[in-house]
Amino acid sequence: MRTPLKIILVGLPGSGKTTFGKLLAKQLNFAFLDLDQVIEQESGLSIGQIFEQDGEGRFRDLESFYLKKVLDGIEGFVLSTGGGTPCFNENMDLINEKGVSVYLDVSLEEIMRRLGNDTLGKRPMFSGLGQGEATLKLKSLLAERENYYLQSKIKLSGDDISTEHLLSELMGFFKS
Ligand SMILES: Nc1ncnc2c1ncn2[C@@H]1O[C@H](COP(=O)(O)OP(=O)(O)OP(=O)(O)O)[C@@H](O)[C@H]1O
Ligand SMILES: O=C(O)C1=C[C@@H](O)[C@@H](O)[C@H](O)C1
Ligand SMILES: [Mg+2]
Repeated sequence: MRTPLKIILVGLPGSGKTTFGKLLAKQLNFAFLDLDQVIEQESGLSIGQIFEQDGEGRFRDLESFYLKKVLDGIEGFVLSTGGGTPCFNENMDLINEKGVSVYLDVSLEEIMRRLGNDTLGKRPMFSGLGQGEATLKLKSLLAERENYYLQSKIKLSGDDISTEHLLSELMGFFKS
């Protein structure tokens, strides 16, 4: 396929969306956008504050609103979504209608290795959980979310592969 002008990265927290997205955007000379950051900048609140003050439902509404805004805006970007973005409202349909989605498929074991409990515990979805509970939570999130992630146009297996190799694998899809 030709290089798409709107590339949307999906996957679990810690799957490497930010790391890979920045490199991909640099390679293509595109803007790099992070949906969580867009929500924080536009609302003036941190993701944690939104969850605490108004609950997850309000966060999901804001997430869908700003997702649509980004997808309807400028062309030439790589968008890193939140881990839950594809799984709420009609977000995944919208993503696939407006751009090309790429799923970074990374095993739970690898994600736990990368993030560890300190980092996971700081996230609203995992706050207050110990190592064992966080692992179980991540496992149940993957079970709930995988069907959405698998609706992506392109799937890249992210275990044991450097970001540079992931980049050359993806660029292989964009040759023609
Ligand atoms: N290909 C890779 N191999 C090994 N480690 C990686 C790879 N890609 C990212 N990492 C590491 O994994 C951690 C999570 O990566 P990153 O922040 O890019 O994930 P993310 O999907 O953006 O997470 P979040 O959804 O929380 O924003 C970081 O410490 C990063 O350095
Ligand atoms: O996995 C999730 O549901 C989330 C991931 C984060 O990026 C944020 O979008 C938020 O904390 C929810
Ligand atoms: Mg990220």
